Amino acid sequence: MALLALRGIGMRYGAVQALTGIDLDVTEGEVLALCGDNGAGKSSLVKILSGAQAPSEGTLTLDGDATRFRGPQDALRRGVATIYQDLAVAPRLSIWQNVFLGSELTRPPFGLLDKRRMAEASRGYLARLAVTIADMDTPVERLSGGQRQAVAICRALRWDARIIIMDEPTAALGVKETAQVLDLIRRLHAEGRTVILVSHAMGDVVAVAQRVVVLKGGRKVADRPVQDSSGTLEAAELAQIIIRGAASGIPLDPFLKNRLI
Ligand SMILES: Nc1ncnc2c1ncn2[C@@H]1O[C@H](COP(=O)(O)OP(=O)(O)OP(=O)(O)O)[C@@H](O)[C@H]1O
Repeated sequence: MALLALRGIGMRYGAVQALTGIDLDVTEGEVLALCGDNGAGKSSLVKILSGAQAPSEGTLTLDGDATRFRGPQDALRRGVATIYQDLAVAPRLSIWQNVFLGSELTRPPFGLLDKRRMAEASRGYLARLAVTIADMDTPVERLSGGQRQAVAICRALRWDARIIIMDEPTAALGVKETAQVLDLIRRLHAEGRTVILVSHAMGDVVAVAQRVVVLKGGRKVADRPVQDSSGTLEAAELAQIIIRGAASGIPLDPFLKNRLI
């Protein structure tokens, strides 16, 4: 049974039909990449999955139960955490404050913040991702881009999120930090978490995802494993699917291939 299942999802903004008839099964423990060109409908779908907006049509099933998220916090409580590239962390706050934002630990009898326990637990979450940072009081704005993503993921782990949606997590990062973030995704996968990766970076997608879903003009035009009996999906082939709208079987355009690999 799919952990999360969408059936006939549609999204309209006035006269704009942003999504039409989206059926999607998300299997527990997979890294699923959501791809598509600008305006394909990825953000609209992420907003629906994250509880930020309700679909105009269709149903969403979580663990077999028909579900309507009342907002992002409701989705988070039910195990779906979304990490937006720019809004992932509060830059001025420390690592532990970010990890425990909205779910702070307190100490009896006066309910004072239990800073030490939160700092220790934050270190523990980071260790699960194989990330070491010396001082948990460090404001997140002083961390590298890869470390910030790690802190944002720790917040999702704090909520014990089963599904972690990452929106363009490597878009603003250099080569080394991108590699770090891909490693974070692999570690989440190894922990059995489900990751939905929204990305324009096709190399990243084929490096970490097991399955790719491509949207075009608000419709799902491809849904296939990265690895199947015919081999591994290449970044250039994925680019062609995104541009043309479906696996065409046409040999790779050499121009595209040279530019994308
Ligand atoms: N709030 C809105 N009001 C009106 N139209 C919208 C709104 N949000 C999105 N759209 C339209 O819906 C379509 C899908 O947009 P969406 O942002 O979901 O695509 P996307 O794949 O995330 O694109 P990008 O990669 O550029 O963010 C586009 O035509 C867009 O202009």
